[in-house]
Amino acid sequence: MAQELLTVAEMARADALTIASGFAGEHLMEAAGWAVARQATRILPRRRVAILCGPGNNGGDGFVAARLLARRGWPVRVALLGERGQLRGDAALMAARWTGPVETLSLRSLDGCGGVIDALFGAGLSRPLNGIARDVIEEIGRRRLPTIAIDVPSGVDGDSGEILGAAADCLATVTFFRKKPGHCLLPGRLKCGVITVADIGIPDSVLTEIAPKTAEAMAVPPPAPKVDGHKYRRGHVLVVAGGSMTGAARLAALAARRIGAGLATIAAPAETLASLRATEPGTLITALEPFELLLSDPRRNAIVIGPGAGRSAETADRTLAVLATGRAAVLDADSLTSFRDAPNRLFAALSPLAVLTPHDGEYTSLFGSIEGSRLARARMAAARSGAVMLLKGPDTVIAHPDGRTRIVTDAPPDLATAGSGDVLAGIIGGLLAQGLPPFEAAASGAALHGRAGRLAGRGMIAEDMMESLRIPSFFA
Ligand SMILES: NC(=O)C1=CN([C@@H]2O[C@H](COP(=O)(O)OP(=O)(O)OC[C@H]3O[C@@H](n4cnc5c(N)ncnc54)[C@H](OP(=O)(O)O)[C@@H]3O)[C@@H](O)[C@H]2O)[C@@H](O)CC1
Ligand SMILES: [K+]
Repeated sequence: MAQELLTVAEMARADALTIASGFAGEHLMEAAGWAVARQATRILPRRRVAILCGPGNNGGDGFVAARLLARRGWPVRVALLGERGQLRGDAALMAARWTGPVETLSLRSLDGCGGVIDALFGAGLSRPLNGIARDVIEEIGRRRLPTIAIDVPSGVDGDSGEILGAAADCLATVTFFRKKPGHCLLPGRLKCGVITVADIGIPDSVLTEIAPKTAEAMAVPPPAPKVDGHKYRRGHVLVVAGGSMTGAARLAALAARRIGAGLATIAAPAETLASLRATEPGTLITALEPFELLLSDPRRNAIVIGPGAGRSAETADRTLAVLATGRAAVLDADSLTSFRDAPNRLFAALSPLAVLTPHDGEYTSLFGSIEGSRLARARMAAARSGAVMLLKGPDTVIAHPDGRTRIVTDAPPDLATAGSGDVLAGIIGGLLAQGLPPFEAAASGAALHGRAGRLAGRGMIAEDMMESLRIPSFFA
């Protein structure tokens, strides 16, 4: 099951639905503050804690945490941004239940403190931090104070992960019910530290009504081979290679086989066939031309084109021919950049049967600007092109033209190495060949690729991921 991610608006709706069902908002806030206090007792040094409360409900959670910590005998120092009399609703109630002193937020609020609870702004952040709020957040960094963020580090936009003004580098973040996209997207994710998701009484049943479209990408094991099956039932991946960089096609074909495709064929120009045949004996090698003949065998049910294909008019034409077969396809690298001067020619031929896997550079060559979060960009590109979009990066996003999105949260930075993208294209091709729908193949493929990289460990190269896919527990 994919772990849903709720936007700020969806989270407010979850809150409202829960309250409408008879669960009082104050109980949600008590539970939220309790989860924060508990995390503080676990990970903060047992020294005075500065609890920085903002003017909304995030601040209300802070007042609860202050009361519960003080009750346990922890020294706390509570500072408020704004006037106490301006607090509303549950936040005002929780401020009233706090009977200790409340000072006006200033840089001195951090004096004598060995830790911070950041309760300035959460889901209600509406503009960049400025004034004393920003000064204090920056001072936390200068003093290197271990900090726990309530819901999100103040300044991190819950929907986009963008930093509005400033945000502290937190040791931990305690959020509620479900994570938000901003916890998974860069740069916000890097500010959160260890994220815990606390159950505060919102029932899972609210999700039926909210129907969130975004989730974390989950690594789903490929279908188990059938006892009465044969290799063609496990699918046949065709990798269309170019004249140079045949290693890219080899990596893609190997990954497709390792992920469970029954067969993989590399189609390559005549002059490269002999050298390719001297490599992996289990990968089939065939001539690229005549291209129509190559595509005429319907058993080659998933096609990977782009890795090492070369940027050219020929690659563009071959890509269009691949799409015209109506088979599932992965379009990577040169099969994308070959359309840099005429992206609409590509878009006109695309459907959700195609998975496009651009990195930022390839993305720019098709869609122009790289403004906005990776989530927003992937969503826009999927809608514009009509295909499944996998926008590669440290926070890879997969988007379907119908608005569904998945974010990869478990990919190590070691994946930024030569050939890694070819392995990803091969994994997705292998999953497509085994019958997974393109959006699911892309999301699961990216998550499996991340897991393979993590298992390969520091110092890994693309080839090592093949070994990860061999570990018996990999698909467990
Ligand atoms: N949903 C749930 O289920 C639950 C949610 N809970 C908690 O509620 C939190 C959301 O609360 P919230 O909606 O009151 O918003 P919050 O983040 O406190 O800030 C709003 C205030 O800040 C102000 N403001 C904004 N930006 C600013 C800036 N840059 N500089 C200065 N001011 C700025 C803004 O002003 P305005 O934009 O109105 O002018 C408004 O006054 C959520 O994160 C979680 O912790 C839990 O209690 C349990 C259940
Ligand atoms: K916060």
